[in-house]
Amino acid sequence: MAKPVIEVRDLGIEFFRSRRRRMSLREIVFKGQSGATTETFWALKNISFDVGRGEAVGLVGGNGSGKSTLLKMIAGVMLPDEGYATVRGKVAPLIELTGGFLGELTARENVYLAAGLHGLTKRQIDERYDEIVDFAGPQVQNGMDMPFRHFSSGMQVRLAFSLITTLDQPVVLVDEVLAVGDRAFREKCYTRMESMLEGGKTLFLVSHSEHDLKRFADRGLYLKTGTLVQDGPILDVLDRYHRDADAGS
Ligand SMILES: Nc1ncnc2c1ncn2[C@@H]1O[C@H](COP(=O)(O)OP(=O)(O)OP(=O)(O)O)[C@@H](O)[C@H]1O
Repeated sequence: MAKPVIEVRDLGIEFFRSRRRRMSLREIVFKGQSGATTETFWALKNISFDVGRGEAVGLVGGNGSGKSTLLKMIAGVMLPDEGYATVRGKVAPLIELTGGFLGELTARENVYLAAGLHGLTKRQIDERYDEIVDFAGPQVQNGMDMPFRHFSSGMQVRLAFSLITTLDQPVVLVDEVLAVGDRAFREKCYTRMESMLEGGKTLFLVSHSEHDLKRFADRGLYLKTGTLVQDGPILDVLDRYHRDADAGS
């Protein structure tokens, strides 16, 4: 049997809460404490699942349930404290609005830097440059020599999506970022995502949009305060998620 493209086993990550607690005047005067606690919590715990080649998985869960953190660990930009997330093949992650671009560099420099970090040679980037910029649209095209920080959030996500999906990596991770693009661009992105799926790519999508999840994902993973509570057909997962939301849990 073919090995899974994404293999996650017993994965967990612990964060500091860095909460400041209220202090009495007595404590401040006599103990001189800053009030910062070192309390920690598990943002994800005991997460295990496999994703096969060509699967489209939607990650569902309320705010703060751990969706973005899980995606970052699959992308390899954050390391777990327990267990592991292994990806067979390269990953194209669109997990932050800026796509990891640097604000002080021009948009053009960022394309070369980011594509280079994903393993493309200068010549390969030269060949794909026009395609990347054309897909991102005329506003982006006209601003390629501007510092990236001057791009609007919509322009940033246009360029990042265009670049990431042009890299042609077998695994594509998309966080909520597409919501920033305007309607016309979102439709263009959806069409591209559909053709990537037809081409056999593996898609991992985080979204609060039921419409998007139903359109792209066959399978759903439901995270609830850092625990994977359901892994099954997307319609069943959405059903349970909505029932929980209606019940206020
Ligand atoms: N670097 C960090 N340090 C401390 N806590 C963090 C860090 N990153 C995330 N968290 C916390 O971990 C939990 C999960 O966050 P995460 O961003 O993964 O949730 P999410 O499901 O993507 O939420 P949303 O739907 O609101 O985007 C939250 O309680 C968040 O505050």
